[in-house]
Amino acid sequence: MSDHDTSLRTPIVAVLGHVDHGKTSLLDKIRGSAVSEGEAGAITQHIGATAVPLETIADMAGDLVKVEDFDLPGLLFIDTPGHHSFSTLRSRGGALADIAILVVDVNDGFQPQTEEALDILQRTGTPFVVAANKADTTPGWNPNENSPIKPSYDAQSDTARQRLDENLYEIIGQLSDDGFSADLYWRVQNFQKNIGVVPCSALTGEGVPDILAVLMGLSQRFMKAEMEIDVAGPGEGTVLEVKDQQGFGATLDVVVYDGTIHEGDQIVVGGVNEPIVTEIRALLQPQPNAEIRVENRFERVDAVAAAAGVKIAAPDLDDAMAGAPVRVVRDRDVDDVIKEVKAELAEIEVDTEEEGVVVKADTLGSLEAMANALQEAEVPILRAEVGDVAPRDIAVAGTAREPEHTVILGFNVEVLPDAERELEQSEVTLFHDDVIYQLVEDYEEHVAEMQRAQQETILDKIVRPARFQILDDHTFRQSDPAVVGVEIMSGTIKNNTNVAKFDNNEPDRVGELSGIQAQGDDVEEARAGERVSVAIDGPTVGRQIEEGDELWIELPEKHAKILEQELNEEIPADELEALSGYLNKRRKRDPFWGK
Ligand SMILES: Nc1nc2c(ncn2[C@@H]2O[C@H](COP(=O)(O)OP(=O)(O)OP(=O)(O)O)[C@@H](O)[C@H]2O)c(=O)[nH]1
Repeated sequence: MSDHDTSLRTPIVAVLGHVDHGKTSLLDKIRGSAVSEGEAGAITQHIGATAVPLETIADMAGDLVKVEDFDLPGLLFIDTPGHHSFSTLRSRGGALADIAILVVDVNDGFQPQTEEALDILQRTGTPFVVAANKADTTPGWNPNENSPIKPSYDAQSDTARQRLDENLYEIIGQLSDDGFSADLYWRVQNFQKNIGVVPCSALTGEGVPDILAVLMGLSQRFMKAEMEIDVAGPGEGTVLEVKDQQGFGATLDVVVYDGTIHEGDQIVVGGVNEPIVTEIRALLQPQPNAEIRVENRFERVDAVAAAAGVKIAAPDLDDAMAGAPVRVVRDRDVDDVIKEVKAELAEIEVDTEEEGVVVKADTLGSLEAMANALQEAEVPILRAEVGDVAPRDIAVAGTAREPEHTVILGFNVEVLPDAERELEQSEVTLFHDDVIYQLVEDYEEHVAEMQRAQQETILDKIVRPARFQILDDHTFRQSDPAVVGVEIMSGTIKNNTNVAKFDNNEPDRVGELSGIQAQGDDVEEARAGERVSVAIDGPTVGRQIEEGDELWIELPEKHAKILEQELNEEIPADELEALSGYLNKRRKRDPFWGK
């Protein structure tokens, strides 16, 4: 397919960024500008990708890109924008995309998906440029259609420029917080060390020439070696999507990053259970003049060479996984190729444990990203799989021993109808989202909530410490029950608890608290600082208890232990004081009491 006789392939470019920051608009702008450069063959629409040849890039970028400075044939932009698809895009252990554009809305700055995208870029070591998009929305901005950004930036009023600068420095600061040294791209000397930030507008096209220039420059300088491929060799690619296509059944949208794929080739594809071995019936490309991104009109092609996007129609593709490798067998032993595919899949495999949560994700790449995020949050994984939430997942999640693990975390997946019914009847909680951070955060919140509820139940059932004192001249009744006025020094006293007193550090139960009155009304409890009258069944004032005595709510040893060791952060400070006072007294006689 390649019309140039070189063994250097096109670098593959992915566009990432937060929702609505302008990924699609930027891609559309690049494609649109390329087409409006007028020449036939300005771009080629592939399945899932758009190829822009070097000549077209040079036309669009003006002085910034000169054809003679480059020998890479152009750029292949992956069309499905978003970090989600990016994480799908793997090749032999790394990112499939050779280079990326991280789109950040200048006004909105860093958002969760920006962070998530940065994480992936960092982990895969993918070079990238930051498109500080929507610069045209800066108040007072004077647009210069499709202009390189520097002259347009310099021509703005001081106030407009300052406003934009503030936003740009915010973004540069956020990049630096994440460990990336970054600067406005025209100040960057060494693009290997520093990230270039290009102010731009997907609407007016300002800065788009600069983005193309940086992408070409980065690829040419740092990735030329990786672009050298054996064009005629057996094709290798990555599945972007598994799609049912009328007339063809399950088909694969594939990006080919090495070699050539021919119709009739035997291929091995990563499947849900086992690698799938099948034979290509048809290779499909969009019809040249079809509406961009409407892919329902295909033409058959005999072969495609890297880098390219193509739809593969072949039998038995139902179990193929998005993100999985595709390999042409050609004149090799099919078992060797199966081994290779297995080895590659094993690399992506998630470490699971005997106890933990169930994770479902739409692609291998996103499954891996989920697993990384959960590992960071110290959440163990019982099972991790690509695919929609099925009844079996609910059964598996239900076997978790810890209640906090009876959950399914679904990233970008659907819940199958019969699974939905089962979920309603089970203890299993499902979390789903299309932002990994959000998913992990929601789960952590759920666990915290469960722990709070659990502690509250324990606290409800436990006897709580309190210290109080009988006031002078406040004996209202001598005995049966004794009724005296008291002041609560710390903690909260409650009805139906035992009252103790320490004589020479010898604890002595004096009776049971059977009534509390505050200003003549019966109450259930009284807190530190309050003065109330209490009825105590058992003692007689003047014998077991006296005015001025310090009294305690008696704590069972087990309760004291739980309070001290597990709930000390849950109880108020004054209650903690009562607890430590009580423990001190107890431990004077028995140092191991409540330990
Ligand atoms: N003024 C202005 N508006 C823009 C620019 N880029 C994008 N927009 C607008 O911002 C909105 C979101 O743009 P999209 O391109 O759909 O953003 P996206 O990042 O692809 O969004 P998702 O696909 O939903 O993740 C649209 O209304 C665009 O018209 C820009 O440079 N300037």
